[in-house]
Amino acid sequence: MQHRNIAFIGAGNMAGAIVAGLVEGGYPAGLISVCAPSASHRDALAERYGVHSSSDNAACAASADVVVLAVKPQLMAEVCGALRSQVDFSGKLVLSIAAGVTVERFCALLGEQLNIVRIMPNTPSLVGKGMSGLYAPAYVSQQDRDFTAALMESVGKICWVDDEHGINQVIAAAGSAPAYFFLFMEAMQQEMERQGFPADKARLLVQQAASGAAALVEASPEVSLGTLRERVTSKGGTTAEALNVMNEQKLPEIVARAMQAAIARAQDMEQQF
Ligand SMILES: NC(=O)C1=CN([C@@H]2O[C@H](COP(=O)(O)OP(=O)(O)OC[C@H]3O[C@@H](n4cnc5c(N)ncnc54)[C@H](OP(=O)(O)O)[C@@H]3O)[C@@H](O)[C@H]2O)C=CC1
Ligand SMILES: O=C(O)[C@@H]1CCC=N1
Repeated sequence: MQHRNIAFIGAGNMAGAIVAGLVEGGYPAGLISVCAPSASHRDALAERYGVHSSSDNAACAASADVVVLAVKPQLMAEVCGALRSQVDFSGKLVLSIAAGVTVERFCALLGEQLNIVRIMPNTPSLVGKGMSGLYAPAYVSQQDRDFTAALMESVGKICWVDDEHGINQVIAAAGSAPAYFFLFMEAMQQEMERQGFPADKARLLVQQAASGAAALVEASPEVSLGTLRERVTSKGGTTAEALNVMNEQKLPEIVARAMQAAIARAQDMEQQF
């Protein structure tokens, strides 16, 4: 892929996961800067991955070709306001990974016809297993779309969405989703511990079952998820009993409601931030 100078504004969980995935995947660390007010997170990234670390957002952004906005949505207006007064964004590519901050809002914060792509990544980018949704307004060039796609493909898989609301749907299905699976696995581990298993063995059982299930899904693209489920579920057997409890407790409806709540929150944030 093409290599450009990238400044990450924000060095937290998600920026850190992308930086790690990029460098581990061969992106030149010397072309990456991470900026954050306190030294702890950014210096940890600098030490571990060899990227540059700074507390000066404007200086980093000014010398970069690509500026990745990776602060919390509620801080975005303040951070962009300070950047706008010191940095000329014309000629730069701006990438936002924030939930709930729209292209229209970024144009108001950083300048009309801002050259921006919104990305909705997730933390498995850290291990090259990320899933990112991408949205760009029509005027963004093919070259910048291709660069953004290649950047995020280097830490996982990507999916373009045609309209901006699609980013909120990607949040529900992928951005927030690792936390759903972690909650499920946590609950399983806790039950094994309650039954007397040591924590390390309980975790091993759960993590290997989860990663094996995910690997099987990936290896069987022609088989529906329902069929994979049925192949585990012997008539009159143990799995059927477990799934009965989940269905009685309306697990599918709970999942649907949770995803709808994530989308609704993203829409609220669009009004707030
Ligand atoms: N976490 C996730 O799974 C995902 C997060 N996102 C999005 O990523 C963004 C960041 O989230 P996340 O990484 O979880 O948040 P974190 O709280 O982990 O990181 C936020 C980072 O922003 C830095 N920061 C705070 N103020 C400033 C400032 N004035 N200038 C520069 N940097 C600043 C913090 O600095 P310091 O290190 O000093 O605390 C920290 O490094 C959010 O917009 C979120 O919506 C998107 C997809 C998934
Ligand atoms: O919880 C959040 O708002 C962010 C966006 C997706 C994952 N984390």
